[in-house]
Amino acid sequence: MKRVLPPAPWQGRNDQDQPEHAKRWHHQVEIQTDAHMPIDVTHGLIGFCCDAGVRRNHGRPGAAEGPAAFRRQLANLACHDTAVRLGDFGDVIAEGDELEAAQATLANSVAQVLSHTDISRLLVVGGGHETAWGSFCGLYQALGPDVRIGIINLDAHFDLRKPEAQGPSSGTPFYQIRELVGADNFFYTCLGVAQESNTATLFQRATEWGVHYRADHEMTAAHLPAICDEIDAFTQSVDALYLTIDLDVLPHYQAPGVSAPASRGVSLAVIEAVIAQIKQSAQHCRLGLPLVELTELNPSCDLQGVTARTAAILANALLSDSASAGKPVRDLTPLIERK
Ligand SMILES: N=CN[C@@H](CCC(=O)O)C(=O)O
Ligand SMILES: [Mn+2]
Ligand SMILES: [Mn+2]
Repeated sequence: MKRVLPPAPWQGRNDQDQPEHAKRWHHQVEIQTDAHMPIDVTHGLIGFCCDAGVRRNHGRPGAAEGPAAFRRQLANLACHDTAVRLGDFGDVIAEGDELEAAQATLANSVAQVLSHTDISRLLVVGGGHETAWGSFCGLYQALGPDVRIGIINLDAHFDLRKPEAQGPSSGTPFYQIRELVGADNFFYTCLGVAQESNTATLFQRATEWGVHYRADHEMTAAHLPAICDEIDAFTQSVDALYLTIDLDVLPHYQAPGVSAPASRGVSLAVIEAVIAQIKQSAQHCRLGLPLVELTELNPSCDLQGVTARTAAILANALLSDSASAGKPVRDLTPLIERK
Protein backbone atom coordinates (compact mmCIF):
# COMPACT_ATOMS: atom_id res chain seq x y z
CA MET A 1 0.00 0.00 0.00
CA LYS A 2 1.42 3.34 -0.85
CA ARG A 3 0.76 7.01 -1.04
CA VAL A 4 2.21 8.70 -4.11
CA LEU A 5 2.44 12.16 -5.55
CA PRO A 6 -0.19 13.17 -8.12
CA PRO A 7 0.61 11.13 -11.24
CA ALA A 8 -0.03 13.94 -13.74
CA PRO A 9 0.69 17.65 -13.40
CA TRP A 10 -2.23 20.03 -13.00
CA GLN A 11 -2.69 21.63 -16.41
CA GLY A 12 -5.17 24.06 -17.91
CA ARG A 13 -5.62 27.24 -19.91
CA ASN A 14 -3.57 30.31 -19.22
CA ASP A 15 -5.61 33.27 -20.49
CA GLN A 16 -3.56 36.24 -21.64
CA ASP A 17 -6.37 38.79 -21.22
CA GLN A 18 -5.86 40.21 -17.69
CA PRO A 19 -4.35 36.96 -16.37
CA GLU A 20 -4.55 38.16 -12.78
CA HIS A 21 -8.33 38.02 -13.13
CA ALA A 22 -8.41 34.79 -15.10
CA LYS A 23 -7.63 32.23 -12.43
CA ARG A 24 -8.45 28.58 -12.86
CA TRP A 25 -8.08 25.83 -10.29
CA HIS A 26 -4.71 24.68 -11.67
CA HIS A 27 -3.36 28.11 -10.69
CA GLN A 28 -4.51 27.60 -7.10
CA VAL A 29 -2.90 24.20 -6.53
CA GLU A 30 0.27 23.46 -4.64
CA ILE A 31 1.62 19.92 -4.71
CA GLN A 32 3.22 18.47 -1.63
CA THR A 33 6.49 17.16 -2.97
CA ASP A 34 8.09 16.44 0.40
CA ALA A 35 5.98 14.90 3.16
CA HIS A 36 8.16 16.63 5.77
CA MET A 37 7.87 20.10 4.25
CA PRO A 38 4.70 21.94 5.28
CA ILE A 39 2.90 23.79 2.49
CA ASP A 40 0.96 27.00 2.96
CA VAL A 41 -2.54 26.09 1.78
CA THR A 42 -6.14 26.70 2.87
CA HIS A 43 -7.67 23.43 1.64
CA GLY A 44 -6.41 19.93 0.92
CA LEU A 45 -6.99 17.09 -1.52
CA ILE A 46 -6.26 13.36 -1.22
CA GLY A 47 -7.10 10.85 -3.96
CA PHE A 48 -8.10 7.24 -3.23
CA CYS A 49 -7.42 4.90 -6.18
CA CYS A 50 -9.33 1.76 -5.35
CA ASP A 51 -11.50 -0.83 -7.13
CA ALA A 52 -11.51 -3.46 -4.40
CA GLY A 53 -14.59 -2.17 -2.54
CA VAL A 54 -16.83 -2.07 -5.61
CA ARG A 55 -15.51 -5.42 -6.82
CA ARG A 56 -16.34 -7.06 -3.49
CA ASN A 57 -19.81 -5.48 -3.70
CA HIS A 58 -20.38 -7.06 -7.15
CA GLY A 59 -20.32 -3.69 -8.91
CA ARG A 60 -18.56 -2.35 -12.02
CA PRO A 61 -14.85 -1.71 -11.37
CA GLY A 62 -13.13 1.44 -12.62
CA ALA A 63 -13.20 3.79 -9.62
CA ALA A 64 -9.42 3.49 -9.21
CA GLU A 65 -9.04 5.91 -12.13
CA GLY A 66 -11.42 8.44 -10.54
CA PRO A 67 -8.87 10.80 -8.91
CA ALA A 68 -6.94 11.36 -12.18
CA ALA A 69 -10.13 12.09 -14.17
CA PHE A 70 -11.29 14.41 -11.40
CA ARG A 71 -8.05 16.40 -11.32
CA ARG A 72 -8.14 16.83 -15.11
CA GLN A 73 -11.62 18.35 -14.91
CA LEU A 74 -11.10 20.55 -11.85
CA ALA A 75 -7.83 21.92 -13.22
CA ASN A 76 -9.47 23.95 -15.95
CA LEU A 77 -12.56 25.23 -14.11
CA ALA A 78 -12.49 28.97 -13.44
CA CYS A 79 -11.76 29.69 -9.79
CA HIS A 80 -13.48 32.82 -8.49
CA ASP A 81 -12.31 32.48 -4.90
CA THR A 82 -8.64 33.31 -5.27
CA ALA A 83 -8.12 33.11 -1.51
CA VAL A 84 -8.27 29.34 -1.90
CA ARG A 85 -4.93 27.53 -2.05
CA LEU A 86 -5.46 23.83 -2.64
CA GLY A 87 -2.76 21.50 -1.37
CA ASP A 88 -2.59 18.25 -3.34
CA PHE A 89 -1.36 15.57 -0.93
CA GLY A 90 -1.33 12.84 -3.58
CA ASP A 91 -3.07 9.50 -3.98
CA VAL A 92 -3.45 6.43 -1.81
CA ILE A 93 -3.29 3.46 -4.17
CA ALA A 94 -4.89 0.13 -3.33
CA GLU A 95 -3.18 -2.90 -4.78
CA GLY A 96 -5.37 -5.80 -5.89
CA ASP A 97 -7.84 -6.87 -3.22
CA GLU A 98 -5.92 -5.28 -0.34
CA LEU A 99 -8.84 -3.10 0.67
CA GLU A 100 -8.36 -2.98 4.43
CA ALA A 101 -4.69 -1.96 4.14
CA ALA A 102 -5.56 0.80 1.66
CA GLN A 103 -8.31 2.11 3.93
CA ALA A 104 -5.85 2.15 6.84
CA THR A 105 -3.34 4.12 4.76
CA LEU A 106 -6.09 6.55 3.76
CA ALA A 107 -7.12 6.96 7.41
CA ASN A 108 -3.53 7.74 8.44
CA SER A 109 -3.14 10.21 5.57
CA VAL A 110 -6.39 12.01 6.45
CA ALA A 111 -5.45 12.17 10.14
CA GLN A 112 -1.97 13.44 9.30
CA VAL A 113 -3.19 16.21 7.00
CA LEU A 114 -5.95 17.32 9.39
CA SER A 115 -3.64 17.27 12.41
CA HIS A 116 -0.50 18.80 10.93
CA THR A 117 -1.72 21.51 8.56
CA ASP A 118 -3.81 24.65 8.99
CA ILE A 119 -6.29 23.77 6.26
CA SER A 120 -9.93 24.49 6.94
CA ARG A 121 -11.26 21.64 4.79
CA LEU A 122 -9.94 18.41 3.28
CA LEU A 123 -11.49 16.81 0.20
CA VAL A 124 -11.07 13.08 -0.39
CA VAL A 125 -11.88 11.95 -3.93
CA GLY A 126 -12.12 8.47 -5.41
CA GLY A 127 -12.87 4.84 -4.81
CA GLY A 128 -16.27 3.27 -4.33
CA HIS A 129 -18.00 4.20 -1.09
CA GLU A 130 -15.53 2.07 0.90
CA THR A 131 -13.54 5.32 0.88
CA ALA A 132 -15.84 6.55 3.64
CA TRP A 133 -14.52 4.00 6.14
CA GLY A 134 -10.94 5.19 5.60
CA SER A 135 -11.86 8.87 5.63
CA PHE A 136 -14.04 8.60 8.72
CA CYS A 137 -11.39 6.67 10.64
CA GLY A 138 -8.89 9.43 9.80
CA LEU A 139 -11.24 12.14 11.03
CA TYR A 140 -12.02 10.13 14.17
CA GLN A 141 -8.30 9.70 14.77
CA ALA A 142 -7.68 13.43 14.32
CA LEU A 143 -10.58 14.66 16.47
CA GLY A 144 -10.63 11.97 19.15
CA PRO A 145 -13.46 9.71 20.34
CA ASP A 146 -15.23 12.38 22.40
CA VAL A 147 -16.11 14.55 19.41
CA ARG A 148 -19.59 13.92 18.02
CA ILE A 149 -19.21 13.64 14.25
CA GLY A 150 -22.34 14.12 12.17
CA ILE A 151 -22.26 12.19 8.89
CA ILE A 152 -24.28 13.56 5.99
CA ASN A 153 -24.37 11.13 3.07
CA LEU A 154 -25.87 12.24 -0.25
CA ASP A 155 -26.53 8.86 -1.82
CA ALA A 156 -29.09 6.63 -3.51
CA HIS A 157 -27.98 3.88 -1.09
CA PHE A 158 -27.81 3.56 2.70
CA ASP A 159 -24.53 1.60 2.52
CA LEU A 160 -25.50 -0.02 5.81
CA ARG A 161 -24.81 -3.57 4.66
CA LYS A 162 -23.33 -5.96 7.20
CA PRO A 163 -19.89 -7.11 6.00
CA GLU A 164 -20.09 -10.64 4.59
CA ALA A 165 -17.50 -13.41 4.34
CA GLN A 166 -15.30 -11.51 1.89
CA GLY A 167 -15.09 -8.60 4.36
CA PRO A 168 -16.04 -4.94 4.07
CA SER A 169 -16.99 -3.44 0.71
CA SER A 170 -18.37 -0.28 -0.87
CA GLY A 171 -21.77 -1.22 0.59
CA THR A 172 -20.72 -1.49 4.27
CA PRO A 173 -18.99 1.74 5.43
CA PHE A 174 -21.73 3.20 7.64
CA TYR A 175 -22.40 -0.17 9.28
CA GLN A 176 -18.70 -0.31 10.14
CA ILE A 177 -18.70 3.25 11.45
CA ARG A 178 -21.60 2.51 13.82
CA GLU A 179 -19.69 -0.52 15.11
CA LEU A 180 -16.70 1.75 15.76
CA VAL A 181 -18.39 4.71 17.45
CA GLY A 182 -21.25 2.85 19.15
CA ALA A 183 -25.00 3.29 18.82
CA ASP A 184 -25.15 6.43 21.00
CA ASN A 185 -22.51 8.25 18.96
CA PHE A 186 -23.80 7.35 15.52
CA PHE A 187 -25.18 10.49 13.89
CA TYR A 188 -26.02 9.58 10.32
CA THR A 189 -28.31 11.18 7.78
CA CYS A 190 -28.74 9.82 4.24
CA LEU A 191 -30.34 12.04 1.62
CA GLY A 192 -31.49 10.80 -1.79
CA VAL A 193 -32.35 7.18 -1.00
CA ALA A 194 -33.86 5.22 -3.92
CA GLN A 195 -36.49 2.80 -2.64
CA GLU A 196 -35.90 0.26 -5.40
CA SER A 197 -32.13 0.19 -4.75
CA ASN A 198 -32.31 -0.64 -1.04
CA THR A 199 -33.95 -3.76 0.37
CA ALA A 200 -36.50 -3.83 3.19
CA THR A 201 -33.71 -5.11 5.46
CA LEU A 202 -31.73 -1.91 4.91
CA PHE A 203 -34.75 0.35 5.47
CA GLN A 204 -35.55 -1.54 8.65
CA ARG A 205 -31.96 -1.23 9.87
CA ALA A 206 -31.94 2.50 9.13
CA THR A 207 -35.17 2.98 11.07
CA GLU A 208 -34.02 0.86 14.03
CA TRP A 209 -30.74 2.74 14.18
CA GLY A 210 -32.42 6.16 14.15
CA VAL A 211 -30.95 7.15 10.79
CA HIS A 212 -32.54 10.26 9.37
CA TYR A 213 -33.19 9.83 5.67
CA ARG A 214 -35.04 11.29 2.71
CA ALA A 215 -36.05 9.49 -0.44
CA ASP A 216 -34.89 10.79 -3.82
CA HIS A 217 -38.42 11.92 -4.72
CA GLU A 218 -38.47 13.97 -1.50
CA MET A 219 -35.39 15.87 -2.66
CA THR A 220 -36.85 18.41 -5.10
CA ALA A 221 -36.67 22.21 -5.07
CA ALA A 222 -40.07 22.30 -3.39
CA HIS A 223 -38.66 20.27 -0.49
CA LEU A 224 -35.63 22.52 0.04
CA PRO A 225 -37.03 24.63 2.90
CA ALA A 226 -37.81 21.47 4.91
CA ILE A 227 -34.45 19.90 3.99
CA CYS A 228 -32.63 23.06 5.12
CA ASP A 229 -34.41 23.02 8.47
CA GLU A 230 -33.51 19.36 8.94
CA ILE A 231 -29.84 19.98 8.14
CA ASP A 232 -29.78 22.85 10.60
CA ALA A 233 -31.35 20.70 13.32
CA PHE A 234 -28.94 17.80 12.62
CA THR A 235 -25.96 20.14 12.79
CA GLN A 236 -27.00 21.40 16.20
CA SER A 237 -26.68 17.92 17.71
CA VAL A 238 -23.03 17.38 16.70
CA ASP A 239 -19.57 18.97 17.08
CA ALA A 240 -18.26 18.47 13.53
CA LEU A 241 -19.70 17.57 10.15
CA TYR A 242 -18.44 15.07 7.59
CA LEU A 243 -20.12 15.34 4.19
CA THR A 244 -19.76 12.39 1.85
CA ILE A 245 -21.26 12.47 -1.63
CA ASP A 246 -21.79 9.30 -3.64
CA LEU A 247 -22.14 10.53 -7.21
CA ASP A 248 -24.85 7.93 -7.86
CA VAL A 249 -27.22 10.23 -5.97
CA LEU A 250 -27.41 12.24 -9.21
CA PRO A 251 -29.60 11.22 -12.17
CA HIS A 252 -27.97 8.85 -14.68
CA TYR A 253 -27.62 11.61 -17.32
CA GLN A 254 -25.70 13.77 -14.85
CA ALA A 255 -23.61 10.92 -13.49
CA PRO A 256 -23.43 7.94 -15.86
CA GLY A 257 -19.86 7.20 -14.75
CA VAL A 258 -20.66 5.35 -11.52
CA SER A 259 -21.04 1.68 -10.66
CA ALA A 260 -24.81 1.90 -10.14
CA PRO A 261 -26.38 4.82 -12.08
CA ALA A 262 -29.68 6.20 -10.77
CA SER A 263 -32.78 6.17 -12.94
CA ARG A 264 -34.43 8.90 -10.89
CA GLY A 265 -31.73 10.64 -8.88
CA VAL A 266 -31.57 14.07 -7.26
CA SER A 267 -30.94 17.05 -9.53
CA LEU A 268 -27.61 18.84 -9.49
CA ALA A 269 -29.38 22.11 -8.58
CA VAL A 270 -30.84 20.53 -5.43
CA ILE A 271 -27.52 18.90 -4.50
CA GLU A 272 -25.79 22.28 -4.87
CA ALA A 273 -28.42 23.95 -2.70
CA VAL A 274 -28.00 21.24 -0.06
CA ILE A 275 -24.22 21.73 -0.10
CA ALA A 276 -24.69 25.46 0.36
CA GLN A 277 -26.95 24.82 3.34
CA ILE A 278 -24.52 22.36 4.90
CA LYS A 279 -21.68 24.88 4.57
CA GLN A 280 -23.82 27.56 6.14
CA SER A 281 -25.05 25.34 8.98
CA ALA A 282 -21.47 24.17 9.62
CA GLN A 283 -20.52 27.72 10.57
CA HIS A 284 -22.56 27.22 13.74
CA CYS A 285 -20.95 23.89 14.47
CA ARG A 286 -18.03 23.94 16.95
CA LEU A 287 -15.58 22.24 14.58
CA GLY A 288 -17.24 23.11 11.28
CA LEU A 289 -16.99 20.93 8.18
CA PRO A 290 -13.37 19.68 8.15
CA LEU A 291 -13.90 16.73 5.80
CA VAL A 292 -15.79 16.35 2.53
CA GLU A 293 -15.70 13.51 0.03
CA LEU A 294 -16.70 12.53 -3.50
CA THR A 295 -16.97 8.82 -4.23
CA GLU A 296 -17.94 6.29 -6.90
CA LEU A 297 -16.51 8.23 -9.88
CA ASN A 298 -15.87 5.53 -12.50
CA PRO A 299 -14.26 7.00 -15.66
CA SER A 300 -14.53 3.70 -17.56
CA CYS A 301 -18.34 4.03 -17.48
CA ASP A 302 -18.39 7.79 -18.02
CA LEU A 303 -19.77 9.54 -21.11
CA GLN A 304 -17.67 12.44 -22.44
CA GLY A 305 -16.31 13.05 -18.95
CA VAL A 306 -19.63 14.43 -17.70
CA THR A 307 -19.45 12.63 -14.33
CA ALA A 308 -15.88 13.76 -13.71
CA ARG A 309 -16.92 17.30 -14.62
CA THR A 310 -19.91 17.10 -12.29
CA ALA A 311 -17.58 15.94 -9.53
CA ALA A 312 -15.31 18.91 -10.26
CA ILE A 313 -18.27 21.32 -10.13
CA LEU A 314 -19.24 19.88 -6.76
CA ALA A 315 -15.65 20.23 -5.53
CA ASN A 316 -15.69 23.88 -6.63
CA ALA A 317 -18.78 24.35 -4.44
CA LEU A 318 -17.32 22.41 -1.52
CA LEU A 319 -13.98 24.20 -1.47
CA SER A 320 -14.70 27.70 -2.63
CA ASP A 321 -16.74 30.47 -1.07
CA SER A 322 -17.69 32.39 -4.15
CA ALA A 323 -19.23 29.68 -6.35
CA SER A 324 -22.96 30.12 -6.99
CA ALA A 325 -23.44 27.02 -4.87
CA GLY A 326 -21.80 28.88 -2.00
CA LYS A 327 -24.79 31.19 -1.67
CA PRO A 328 -27.25 30.55 1.12
CA VAL A 329 -30.02 28.25 -0.03
CA ARG A 330 -32.65 30.75 0.94
CA ASP A 331 -31.24 33.17 -1.66
CA LEU A 332 -31.42 30.47 -4.32
CA THR A 333 -35.04 29.65 -3.66
CA PRO A 334 -36.84 33.02 -3.50
CA LEU A 335 -39.96 31.60 -5.11
CA ILE A 336 -40.43 28.84 -2.61
CA GLU A 337 -42.66 29.74 0.26
CA ARG A 338 -41.11 28.73 3.56
CA LYS A 339 -43.33 26.99 6.02
N1 LIG B 1 -21.76 1.78 -2.63
C1 LIG B 1 -22.64 1.18 -3.27
N2 LIG B 1 -23.62 0.54 -2.71
C2 LIG B 1 -24.75 -0.06 -3.34
C3 LIG B 1 -24.50 -0.66 -4.69
C4 LIG B 1 -25.74 -1.17 -5.32
C5 LIG B 1 -25.56 -1.83 -6.65
O1 LIG B 1 -24.44 -2.15 -7.06
O2 LIG B 1 -26.57 -2.02 -7.31
C6 LIG B 1 -25.22 -1.07 -2.36
O3 LIG B 1 -24.38 -1.82 -1.81
O4 LIG B 1 -26.40 -1.14 -2.10
MN1 LIG C 1 -22.74 4.91 -1.51
MN1 LIG D 1 -24.75 4.88 -3.95
